[in-house]
Amino acid sequence: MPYRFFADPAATQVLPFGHDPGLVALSVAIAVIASIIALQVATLARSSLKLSHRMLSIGSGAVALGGGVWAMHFVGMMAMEVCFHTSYDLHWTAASVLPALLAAGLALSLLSREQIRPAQLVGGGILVGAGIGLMHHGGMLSLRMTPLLRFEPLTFGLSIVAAVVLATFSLWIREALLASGRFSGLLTTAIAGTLMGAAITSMHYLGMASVRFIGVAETDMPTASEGVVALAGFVALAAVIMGVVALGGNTILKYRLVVAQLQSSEARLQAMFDTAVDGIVTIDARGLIRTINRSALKMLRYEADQLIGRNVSVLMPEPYRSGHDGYLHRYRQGGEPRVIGIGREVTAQRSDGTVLPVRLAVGRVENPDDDASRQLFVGFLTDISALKEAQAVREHEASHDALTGLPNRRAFFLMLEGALSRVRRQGTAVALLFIDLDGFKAVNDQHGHHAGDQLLIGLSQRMRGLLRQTDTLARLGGDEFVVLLEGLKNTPDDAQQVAELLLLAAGEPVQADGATLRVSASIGLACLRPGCELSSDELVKLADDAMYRAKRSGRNQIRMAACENDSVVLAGH
Ligand SMILES: Nc1nc2c(ncn2[C@@H]2O[C@H](COP(=O)(O)OP(=O)(O)OP(=O)(O)O)[C@@H](O)[C@H]2O)c(=O)[nH]1
Repeated sequence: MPYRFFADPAATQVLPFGHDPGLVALSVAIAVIASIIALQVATLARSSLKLSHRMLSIGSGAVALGGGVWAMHFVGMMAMEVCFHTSYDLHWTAASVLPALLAAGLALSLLSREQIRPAQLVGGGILVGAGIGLMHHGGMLSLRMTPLLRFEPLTFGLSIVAAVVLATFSLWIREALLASGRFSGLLTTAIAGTLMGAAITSMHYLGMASVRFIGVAETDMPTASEGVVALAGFVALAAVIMGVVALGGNTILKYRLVVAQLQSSEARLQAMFDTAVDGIVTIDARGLIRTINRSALKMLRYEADQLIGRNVSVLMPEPYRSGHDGYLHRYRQGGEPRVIGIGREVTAQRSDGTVLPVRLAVGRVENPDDDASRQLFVGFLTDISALKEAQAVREHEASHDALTGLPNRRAFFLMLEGALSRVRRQGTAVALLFIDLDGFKAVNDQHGHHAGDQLLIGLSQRMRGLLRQTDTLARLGGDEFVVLLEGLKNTPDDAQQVAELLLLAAGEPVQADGATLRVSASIGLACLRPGCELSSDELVKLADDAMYRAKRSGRNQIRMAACENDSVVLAGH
């Protein structure tokens, strides 16, 4: 009789066959376990950075999955209950492992990708389905028996379609579950693995549905074979052990990789910590210093062992030091730290008690267990004393005269504005003296510019020495000075007295560059009493005009302008 693949529909000698439920259940269990292990290995392979590690994971996972699929199929065959004697051709049986391994390898390499494109999914499904189908039918061909083996065409065709659909489903299901975000990673793997195992088992039993045995039933069949059950158990155990070994190996590999990555990231952090120009301090929730880098130690003039384990408040001057513990306590009671992520300028205290301005930024180290008592904070300190000094110098230069160090025109007018608003608010009087030196040009001409400078410095120091701390002496430019007197009890008499003192002082000689330098001063005096509305410019102009009258009257004298009850009275005409 020529070999025919499909059964003749008219054949009447189709022999019935069934399956042992226990062994069927065992075959399902093998497929499910192998699938779960394979998915877990694919997850590990996915996170492997090195290609060699990835290949190793995929290879070992393919052996576990392929072995599992094959074992499932083998046990499925053992589960078959027929009414004729069967045996298996060893070579065909062994050869049927190959397509299983190839299909599993392909499945694993797809599953270990970050994303599977639809075309890859369908292509992969066809190839994996074909691989498993090939294994199944290769396994069937290893069957040795008297009846003929035939397939029912429609069920056979359906089983092929089902194999491809189920293989595609197996490749897709985990991705779909992960995307739904419904389950944790492990639960997703367990559910997807169970469904994948069920799909693999279904491929086998759907394939079996198309099988037809044509022949004569044999009568001397043993009822049950303990040997079959033992062999099935052995194959199942071997498959599971293979899977567990693959998973264990991959987990160890992953663990070693994670440890190596952790060590290298720690080394990187340590290098950054050690070489950072900024100071870096880590403190715990109790405020105790856990780590401190070299820059911070240098900045704060401490040795590491003097600070590790001590409260960070030791680095703060009072009153911040006393307030710090309370602040941390409130934070531990559930309060929100106010300083996190905000850069602030604060004052730090060195070991010798001196202080320095620093810029402080505090970060919270993310704590996986969300336990506030195990919280760590990291503070970044930048020494800004040089910056502050430069800023102070710039501010001083902008408001002071470079030669005499006195407030300049700009600063004087700001002070005058303040004084005038105090006149309006507090009802006190102010007096303004406008001083211009007489004969200063001649000093420059005779003794040189440097000597002239020395005279300006000497006279400004002398005048400053005669004034109260609250009075203002400013240089407007050249040989022009102004004096602002506040809080005078008797204006203009008190102001007149001060002007006379300054007039005498200006006339006193100054020694400079080996010469005795002598000038005099012309002073204009303007007083502003409450109720007299004058702007700062107007008041200065009054005093300036009075000074010119002093010049015109022969120099070395004082002339007065006064403003009383809104009517300006110019004295000294
Ligand atoms: N050494 C020196 N001289 C200056 C400075 N600023 C201005 N001068 C000079 O000071 C002189 C001021 O001129 P005047 O006020 O006309 O000279 P004066 O001889 O005092 O004349 P009167 O005010 O009319 O008495 C000018 O020669 C300027 O060049 C300075 O910072 N240093």
